[in-house]
Amino acid sequence: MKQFTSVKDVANPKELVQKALELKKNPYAHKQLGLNRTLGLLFFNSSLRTRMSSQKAAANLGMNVMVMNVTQDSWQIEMEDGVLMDGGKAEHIREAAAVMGQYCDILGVRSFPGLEDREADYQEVILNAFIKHSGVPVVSLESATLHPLQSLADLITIAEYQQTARPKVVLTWAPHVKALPQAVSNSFSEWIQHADVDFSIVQPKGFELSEAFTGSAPVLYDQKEAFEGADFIYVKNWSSYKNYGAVGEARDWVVNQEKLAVTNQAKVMHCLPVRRNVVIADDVLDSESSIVIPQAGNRVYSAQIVLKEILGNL
Ligand SMILES: NCCC[C@H](NC(=O)CCC(=O)O)C(=O)O
Ligand SMILES: NC(=O)OP(=O)(O)O
Repeated sequence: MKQFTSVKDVANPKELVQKALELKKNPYAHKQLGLNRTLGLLFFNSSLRTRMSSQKAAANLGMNVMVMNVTQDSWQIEMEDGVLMDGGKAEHIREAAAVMGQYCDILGVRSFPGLEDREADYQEVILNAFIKHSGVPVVSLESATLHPLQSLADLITIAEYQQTARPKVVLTWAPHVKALPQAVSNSFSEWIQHADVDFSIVQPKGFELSEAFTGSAPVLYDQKEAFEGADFIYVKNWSSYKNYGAVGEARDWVVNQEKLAVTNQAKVMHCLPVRRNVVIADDVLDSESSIVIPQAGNRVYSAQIVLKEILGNL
Protein backbone atom coordinates (compact mmCIF):
# COMPACT_ATOMS: atom_id res chain seq x y z
CA MET A 1 0.00 0.00 0.00
CA LYS A 2 1.42 3.37 -1.02
CA GLN A 3 -1.13 5.71 0.57
CA PHE A 4 -4.47 5.42 2.36
CA THR A 5 -7.00 8.06 1.40
CA SER A 6 -9.95 5.91 0.28
CA VAL A 7 -10.96 2.30 -0.30
CA LYS A 8 -9.56 2.74 -3.81
CA ASP A 9 -6.04 2.66 -2.34
CA VAL A 10 -6.65 -0.88 -1.07
CA ALA A 11 -6.11 -3.77 -3.47
CA ASN A 12 -8.34 -6.16 -1.51
CA PRO A 13 -10.53 -4.56 1.21
CA LYS A 14 -11.96 -7.91 2.41
CA GLU A 15 -8.47 -9.31 2.87
CA LEU A 16 -7.43 -6.15 4.77
CA VAL A 17 -10.28 -6.71 7.26
CA GLN A 18 -9.10 -10.31 7.80
CA LYS A 19 -5.51 -9.14 8.23
CA ALA A 20 -6.64 -6.59 10.86
CA LEU A 21 -8.50 -9.33 12.76
CA GLU A 22 -5.34 -11.45 12.73
CA LEU A 23 -3.24 -8.48 13.90
CA LYS A 24 -5.67 -7.88 16.77
CA LYS A 25 -4.86 -11.36 18.14
CA ASN A 26 -1.17 -10.48 18.39
CA PRO A 27 -0.72 -6.69 18.16
CA TYR A 28 2.91 -6.55 19.36
CA ALA A 29 4.31 -9.10 16.91
CA HIS A 30 5.73 -6.47 14.56
CA LYS A 31 7.55 -4.18 17.01
CA GLN A 32 10.67 -4.21 14.80
CA LEU A 33 8.90 -3.11 11.63
CA GLY A 34 8.56 0.52 12.66
CA LEU A 35 11.91 0.84 14.40
CA ASN A 36 13.47 4.25 13.60
CA ARG A 37 10.47 5.16 11.46
CA THR A 38 8.49 8.31 12.25
CA LEU A 39 4.77 8.96 11.86
CA GLY A 40 3.63 12.59 11.71
CA LEU A 41 0.00 13.24 12.67
CA LEU A 42 -1.28 16.60 11.45
CA PHE A 43 -4.60 17.91 12.71
CA PHE A 44 -6.37 20.84 11.10
CA ASN A 45 -9.43 19.88 13.24
CA SER A 46 -10.26 18.35 16.63
CA SER A 47 -9.89 14.64 17.36
CA LEU A 48 -9.97 12.19 20.24
CA ARG A 49 -10.15 8.70 18.70
CA THR A 50 -8.10 9.23 15.56
CA ARG A 51 -5.34 10.95 17.46
CA MET A 52 -5.05 8.41 20.28
CA SER A 53 -5.68 5.26 18.23
CA SER A 54 -3.12 6.27 15.58
CA GLN A 55 -0.52 6.98 18.28
CA LYS A 56 -1.22 3.62 19.90
CA ALA A 57 -1.14 1.80 16.56
CA ALA A 58 2.23 3.38 15.73
CA ALA A 59 3.60 2.52 19.19
CA ASN A 60 2.49 -1.11 18.71
CA LEU A 61 4.64 -1.17 15.57
CA GLY A 62 7.64 0.42 17.31
CA MET A 63 7.34 3.76 15.48
CA ASN A 64 8.08 7.26 16.75
CA VAL A 65 5.16 9.67 16.55
CA MET A 66 5.01 13.45 16.21
CA VAL A 67 1.65 15.18 16.59
CA MET A 68 0.93 18.70 15.37
CA ASN A 69 -2.26 20.70 15.79
CA VAL A 70 -1.58 22.63 12.63
CA THR A 71 -4.03 25.50 13.00
CA GLN A 72 -3.01 26.21 16.62
CA ASP A 73 0.69 25.38 16.92
CA SER A 74 2.17 25.95 13.49
CA TRP A 75 2.38 28.93 11.13
CA GLN A 76 -0.77 29.76 9.19
CA ILE A 77 -0.43 27.89 5.91
CA GLU A 78 -1.26 29.31 2.47
CA MET A 79 -2.88 26.67 0.25
CA GLU A 80 -3.32 28.64 -2.95
CA ASP A 81 -0.63 28.70 -5.61
CA GLY A 82 0.70 31.87 -7.22
CA VAL A 83 -0.51 34.32 -4.59
CA LEU A 84 1.28 37.33 -3.10
CA MET A 85 1.73 36.25 0.51
CA ASP A 86 1.43 39.65 2.14
CA GLY A 87 -1.45 38.72 4.49
CA GLY A 88 -1.63 36.67 7.70
CA LYS A 89 -0.26 33.41 6.29
CA ALA A 90 3.48 33.03 6.86
CA GLU A 91 4.20 29.75 5.06
CA HIS A 92 3.10 28.01 1.86
CA ILE A 93 1.92 24.38 1.79
CA ARG A 94 4.66 23.67 -0.79
CA GLU A 95 7.37 24.28 1.84
CA ALA A 96 5.39 23.14 4.90
CA ALA A 97 4.49 19.73 3.43
CA ALA A 98 7.95 19.18 1.94
CA VAL A 99 9.65 19.98 5.26
CA MET A 100 7.36 17.65 7.20
CA GLY A 101 8.24 14.98 4.64
CA GLN A 102 11.91 15.46 5.62
CA TYR A 103 11.10 14.59 9.25
CA CYS A 104 8.50 11.85 8.78
CA ASP A 105 8.32 8.54 6.90
CA ILE A 106 4.49 8.61 6.85
CA LEU A 107 2.17 11.60 7.30
CA GLY A 108 -1.42 11.42 8.58
CA VAL A 109 -3.61 14.41 7.78
CA ARG A 110 -7.00 15.47 9.16
CA SER A 111 -8.76 18.27 7.31
CA PHE A 112 -12.53 18.78 7.45
CA PRO A 113 -14.58 20.54 4.76
CA GLY A 114 -15.72 24.15 5.11
CA LEU A 115 -19.25 23.06 4.06
CA GLU A 116 -19.82 26.27 2.13
CA ASP A 117 -18.30 25.56 -1.28
CA ARG A 118 -19.05 22.01 -2.41
CA GLU A 119 -16.76 22.03 -5.40
CA ALA A 120 -13.81 23.25 -3.33
CA ASP A 121 -14.43 20.73 -0.54
CA TYR A 122 -14.79 17.79 -2.91
CA GLN A 123 -11.47 18.72 -4.55
CA GLU A 124 -9.67 17.75 -1.31
CA VAL A 125 -7.21 20.64 -1.59
CA ILE A 126 -5.34 20.06 1.70
CA LEU A 127 -5.04 16.27 1.45
CA ASN A 128 -3.93 16.45 -2.18
CA ALA A 129 -1.37 19.16 -1.39
CA PHE A 130 0.27 16.85 1.15
CA ILE A 131 0.23 13.98 -1.35
CA LYS A 132 1.82 16.22 -3.97
CA HIS A 133 4.40 18.08 -1.92
CA SER A 134 5.41 15.92 1.09
CA GLY A 135 7.20 13.19 -0.85
CA VAL A 136 6.05 10.51 1.66
CA PRO A 137 2.99 8.23 1.93
CA VAL A 138 -0.11 10.05 3.21
CA VAL A 139 -2.84 8.55 5.38
CA SER A 140 -6.21 10.28 5.65
CA LEU A 141 -7.22 10.91 9.27
CA GLU A 142 -10.61 12.10 7.87
CA SER A 143 -10.55 14.40 4.90
CA ALA A 144 -13.21 16.70 3.50
CA THR A 145 -15.07 13.83 1.83
CA LEU A 146 -13.88 10.50 3.34
CA HIS A 147 -12.85 8.80 6.60
CA PRO A 148 -11.32 5.47 5.52
CA LEU A 149 -9.67 4.56 8.86
CA GLN A 150 -13.13 4.80 10.44
CA SER A 151 -14.76 2.70 7.72
CA LEU A 152 -12.12 -0.02 8.00
CA ALA A 153 -12.73 -0.15 11.78
CA ASP A 154 -16.47 -0.35 11.04
CA LEU A 155 -16.01 -3.36 8.75
CA ILE A 156 -13.76 -5.05 11.33
CA THR A 157 -16.49 -4.50 13.94
CA ILE A 158 -19.25 -5.88 11.72
CA ALA A 159 -17.12 -8.95 10.96
CA GLU A 160 -16.74 -9.52 14.72
CA TYR A 161 -20.41 -9.08 15.62
CA GLN A 162 -22.27 -10.56 12.64
CA GLN A 163 -24.46 -13.57 13.42
CA THR A 164 -25.38 -14.46 9.84
CA ALA A 165 -23.41 -14.88 6.61
CA ARG A 166 -25.11 -11.90 5.01
CA PRO A 167 -26.31 -9.36 7.59
CA LYS A 168 -28.62 -6.48 6.79
CA VAL A 169 -26.84 -3.17 7.38
CA VAL A 170 -28.70 0.16 7.38
CA LEU A 171 -27.05 3.57 7.36
CA THR A 172 -29.52 6.01 8.88
CA TRP A 173 -29.37 9.78 8.89
CA ALA A 174 -29.96 11.27 12.35
CA PRO A 175 -30.58 14.84 13.47
CA HIS A 176 -27.90 17.25 14.66
CA VAL A 177 -27.59 20.84 15.79
CA LYS A 178 -24.92 21.92 13.31
CA ALA A 179 -23.65 21.22 9.82
CA LEU A 180 -21.50 18.08 9.76
CA PRO A 181 -19.44 16.62 6.92
CA GLN A 182 -20.65 13.81 4.65
CA ALA A 183 -17.22 12.14 5.02
CA VAL A 184 -18.08 9.32 7.45
CA SER A 185 -21.23 8.40 5.52
CA ASN A 186 -19.62 8.66 2.08
CA SER A 187 -16.77 6.48 3.27
CA PHE A 188 -18.94 3.88 5.02
CA SER A 189 -21.14 3.62 1.91
CA GLU A 190 -18.10 3.02 -0.24
CA TRP A 191 -16.41 0.45 2.02
CA ILE A 192 -19.52 -1.56 2.98
CA GLN A 193 -20.12 -2.38 -0.66
CA HIS A 194 -16.95 -4.49 -0.46
CA ALA A 195 -18.49 -6.62 2.33
CA ASP A 196 -21.01 -9.49 2.04
CA VAL A 197 -24.01 -7.59 3.41
CA ASP A 198 -27.35 -6.19 2.28
CA PHE A 199 -26.82 -2.45 2.54
CA SER A 200 -29.32 0.37 2.35
CA ILE A 201 -29.43 4.04 3.30
CA VAL A 202 -32.36 5.90 4.86
CA GLN A 203 -32.65 9.67 5.17
CA PRO A 204 -35.11 12.54 4.84
CA LYS A 205 -35.66 13.90 1.32
CA GLY A 206 -32.91 16.33 0.36
CA PHE A 207 -30.18 14.48 2.27
CA GLU A 208 -29.12 12.12 -0.52
CA LEU A 209 -25.37 11.56 -0.56
CA SER A 210 -23.28 11.76 -3.72
CA GLU A 211 -23.82 8.71 -5.90
CA ALA A 212 -20.08 8.68 -6.49
CA PHE A 213 -19.90 7.00 -3.07
CA THR A 214 -23.31 5.34 -2.59
CA GLY A 215 -23.24 3.63 -5.99
CA SER A 216 -26.22 1.33 -6.44
CA ALA A 217 -27.15 1.13 -2.72
CA PRO A 218 -30.94 1.36 -2.22
CA VAL A 219 -32.03 4.73 -0.80
CA LEU A 220 -35.13 4.83 1.41
CA TYR A 221 -37.01 7.68 3.09
CA ASP A 222 -39.00 5.79 5.76
CA GLN A 223 -36.87 4.93 8.81
CA LYS A 224 -39.30 2.30 10.16
CA GLU A 225 -39.49 0.47 6.86
CA ALA A 226 -35.69 0.58 6.49
CA PHE A 227 -35.09 -0.78 10.02
CA GLU A 228 -37.23 -3.91 9.55
CA GLY A 229 -35.09 -7.01 10.09
CA ALA A 230 -31.85 -5.02 10.26
CA ASP A 231 -28.82 -6.60 11.96
CA PHE A 232 -26.75 -3.42 12.14
CA ILE A 233 -27.95 0.19 12.31
CA TYR A 234 -25.17 2.66 11.51
CA VAL A 235 -26.24 6.07 12.78
CA LYS A 236 -24.76 9.31 11.49
CA ASN A 237 -25.79 12.86 10.82
CA TRP A 238 -24.64 14.57 7.69
CA SER A 239 -25.47 17.96 6.27
CA SER A 240 -27.08 18.17 2.85
CA TYR A 241 -24.96 17.42 -0.21
CA LYS A 242 -27.58 18.79 -2.62
CA ASN A 243 -28.40 21.98 -0.71
CA TYR A 244 -24.78 22.02 0.34
CA GLY A 245 -24.16 22.31 4.07
CA ALA A 246 -27.84 22.70 5.05
CA VAL A 247 -28.65 21.30 8.52
CA GLY A 248 -31.58 18.89 8.95
CA GLU A 249 -34.03 19.74 11.71
CA ALA A 250 -35.98 16.45 11.73
CA ARG A 251 -35.62 15.64 15.46
CA ASP A 252 -37.94 12.62 15.13
CA TRP A 253 -35.11 10.77 13.31
CA VAL A 254 -33.27 10.23 16.65
CA VAL A 255 -32.49 6.52 17.13
CA ASN A 256 -34.09 5.09 20.30
CA GLN A 257 -35.05 1.65 21.65
CA GLU A 258 -38.62 1.96 20.44
CA LYS A 259 -37.40 2.19 16.85
CA LEU A 260 -35.17 -0.87 17.27
CA ALA A 261 -38.21 -3.07 18.00
CA VAL A 262 -38.67 -3.93 14.29
CA THR A 263 -35.00 -4.87 13.81
CA ASN A 264 -33.37 -8.27 14.23
CA GLN A 265 -32.00 -7.18 17.64
CA ALA A 266 -29.78 -4.82 15.69
CA LYS A 267 -26.41 -3.69 16.94
CA VAL A 268 -26.12 0.09 16.80
CA MET A 269 -22.96 1.75 15.52
CA HIS A 270 -21.70 5.36 15.42
CA CYS A 271 -18.22 6.71 14.73
CA LEU A 272 -18.35 9.04 17.80
CA PRO A 273 -18.39 11.71 19.10
CA VAL A 274 -22.15 11.39 19.52
CA ARG A 275 -24.55 13.92 21.05
CA ARG A 276 -26.78 11.94 23.38
CA ASN A 277 -30.54 12.21 22.87
CA VAL A 278 -30.06 14.34 19.74
CA VAL A 279 -28.52 11.64 17.54
CA ILE A 280 -28.92 8.45 19.65
CA ALA A 281 -31.00 8.14 22.83
CA ASP A 282 -29.56 7.12 26.20
CA ASP A 283 -31.73 3.99 26.16
CA VAL A 284 -29.72 2.73 23.15
CA LEU A 285 -26.24 3.99 24.07
CA ASP A 286 -26.53 2.50 27.58
CA SER A 287 -27.90 -0.84 26.39
CA GLU A 288 -26.61 -4.09 24.90
CA SER A 289 -27.71 -2.78 21.49
CA SER A 290 -24.80 -0.36 21.34
CA ILE A 291 -21.38 -1.48 20.09
CA VAL A 292 -19.93 2.04 19.77
CA ILE A 293 -17.18 1.40 22.35
CA PRO A 294 -15.70 -1.77 20.78
CA GLN A 295 -16.16 -0.04 17.41
CA ALA A 296 -13.96 2.83 18.62
CA GLY A 297 -11.55 0.25 20.09
CA ASN A 298 -11.09 -1.21 16.62
CA ARG A 299 -9.72 2.11 15.40
CA VAL A 300 -6.37 0.92 16.79
CA TYR A 301 -6.32 -2.15 14.53
CA SER A 302 -7.53 -0.32 11.46
CA ALA A 303 -4.74 2.24 11.88
CA GLN A 304 -2.21 -0.47 12.74
CA ILE A 305 -2.88 -2.68 9.72
CA VAL A 306 -2.71 0.37 7.42
CA LEU A 307 0.59 1.56 8.93
CA LYS A 308 1.95 -1.99 8.78
CA GLU A 309 1.08 -2.32 5.08
CA ILE A 310 2.66 1.04 4.25
CA LEU A 311 5.79 0.35 6.34
CA GLY A 312 6.18 -2.95 4.53
CA ASN A 313 6.23 -1.03 1.26
CA LEU A 314 8.69 1.75 2.19
N1 LIG B 1 -14.32 11.99 13.23
C1 LIG B 1 -15.63 11.64 13.54
C2 LIG B 1 -16.66 12.64 13.20
C3 LIG B 1 -16.21 14.03 13.05
C4 LIG B 1 -17.27 15.02 12.67
N2 LIG B 1 -18.15 15.24 13.81
C5 LIG B 1 -18.27 16.44 14.38
O1 LIG B 1 -17.67 17.39 13.95
C6 LIG B 1 -19.18 16.53 15.61
C7 LIG B 1 -19.14 17.90 16.17
C8 LIG B 1 -20.22 18.21 17.17
O2 LIG B 1 -21.04 17.37 17.54
O3 LIG B 1 -20.21 19.37 17.59
C9 LIG B 1 -18.06 14.48 11.49
O4 LIG B 1 -19.25 14.34 11.57
O5 LIG B 1 -17.43 14.21 10.43
N1 LIG C 1 -14.45 8.80 15.02
C1 LIG C 1 -13.45 9.70 15.00
O1 LIG C 1 -12.76 9.89 14.00
O2 LIG C 1 -13.27 10.37 16.17
P1 LIG C 1 -12.35 11.64 16.41
O3 LIG C 1 -12.94 12.73 15.55
O4 LIG C 1 -12.44 11.91 17.86
O5 LIG C 1 -10.97 11.33 15.94
